Amino acid sequence: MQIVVLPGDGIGPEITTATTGVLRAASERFQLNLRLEEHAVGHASLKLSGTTVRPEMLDIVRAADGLILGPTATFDFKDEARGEINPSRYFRKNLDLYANIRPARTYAGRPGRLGDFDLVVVRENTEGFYADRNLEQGNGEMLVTPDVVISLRRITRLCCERIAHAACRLAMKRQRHLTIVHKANVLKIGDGMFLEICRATAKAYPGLSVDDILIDAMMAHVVRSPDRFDVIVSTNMFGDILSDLTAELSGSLGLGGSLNVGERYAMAQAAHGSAPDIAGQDVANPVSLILSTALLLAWHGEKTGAVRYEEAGHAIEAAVAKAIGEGRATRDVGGKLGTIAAGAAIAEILQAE
Ligand SMILES: NC(=O)C1=CN([C@@H]2O[C@H](COP(=O)(O)OP(=O)(O)OC[C@H]3O[C@@H](n4cnc5c(N)ncnc54)[C@H](O)[C@@H]3O)[C@@H](O)[C@H]2O)C=CC1
Ligand SMILES: CC(C)CC(=O)C(=O)O
Repeated sequence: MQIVVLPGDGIGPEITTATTGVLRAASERFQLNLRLEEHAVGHASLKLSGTTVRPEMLDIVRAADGLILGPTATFDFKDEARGEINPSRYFRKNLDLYANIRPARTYAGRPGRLGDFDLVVVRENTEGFYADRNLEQGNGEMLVTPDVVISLRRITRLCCERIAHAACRLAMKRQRHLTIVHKANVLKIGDGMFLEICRATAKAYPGLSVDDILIDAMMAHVVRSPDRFDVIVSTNMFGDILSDLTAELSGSLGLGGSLNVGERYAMAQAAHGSAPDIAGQDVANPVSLILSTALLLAWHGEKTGAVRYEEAGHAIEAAVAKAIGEGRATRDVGGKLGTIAAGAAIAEILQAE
């Protein structure tokens, strides 16, 4: 399996180093023959080649079997004409990675802030408020006058249908419960359509129970009783915000892994950003990117039928759970290890099993 690795900004290089260590251990144990190909992205790429993402990266990624994208300092990237492209958006859009799968769970020995739970947020990843600045291709922000900005949000039947199916398929493999999160009381047309399509789609999945909750009330419900949720589906921005909350409720934003998936490609990516406040200190939790990578291996296994990749993904998840349970983890989840040592502990557990 050929994997392109783009370390990114801030804590990106640190958590990527820890992650590739775990990947090498998994490759050895499960004989995966992983080939990792590293390239610059974000500020490092801007310095080297005048753009945060070199155009040839797209072909490089398309020719590979998977992509690991570290967090990037997207807030710094304001002007595409100066090469300041948002790498997340670039790959999500150009590879049509329409589903962002963001699991959050607590770990034995380290309960979450509010008791144990195990859920997955399925976030629509290609439209909503984040789609594109170019109105012809989607939506975005428009400066109407120097004092007035209009931010548009695109919701389409196609994107609602495909994210609804992705969420239903996942729920059928889990506890068979789907919660649709929306704001259809205010965004009556857009979220109204999203809600209606999700409900209609779910009817095609026998035994799947469905409910729906308004995004504002959801903030209370998920804090009050996160254990009542299984798979949660939402539009792009709501899913983005909600999944940071569920990661933090599980113990730390640094546990938030995610897989961006389309029909052909997948990109592992931590749910959080480049964390400049802790960058370069060897304190960031690498588990977010390690779990994202475990999802990537499992996805590849499912897609190609090579079961050992799925086994490797599950073994990485189990090794993460063991390391956290034993306190061999970073300080945000109660441990004392640095980023690199926390990754090494997971790699060691993986090799010893
Ligand atoms: N996918 C991406 O590349 C994303 C990039 N960003 C960008 O990241 C930059 C920083 O954004 P912030 O608002 O600071 O959000 P952030 O998600 O980077 O950090 C929020 C808080 O969580 C902590 N945190 C994040 N990851 C952690 C980890 N692995 N271990 C322990 N603690 C962790 C940080 O120290 C900080 O206190 C901005 O430029 C933003 O645009 C933000 C979100 C996603
Ligand atoms: C980096 C941005 C595109 C924000 C985002 O979508 C994310 O946090 O995943």
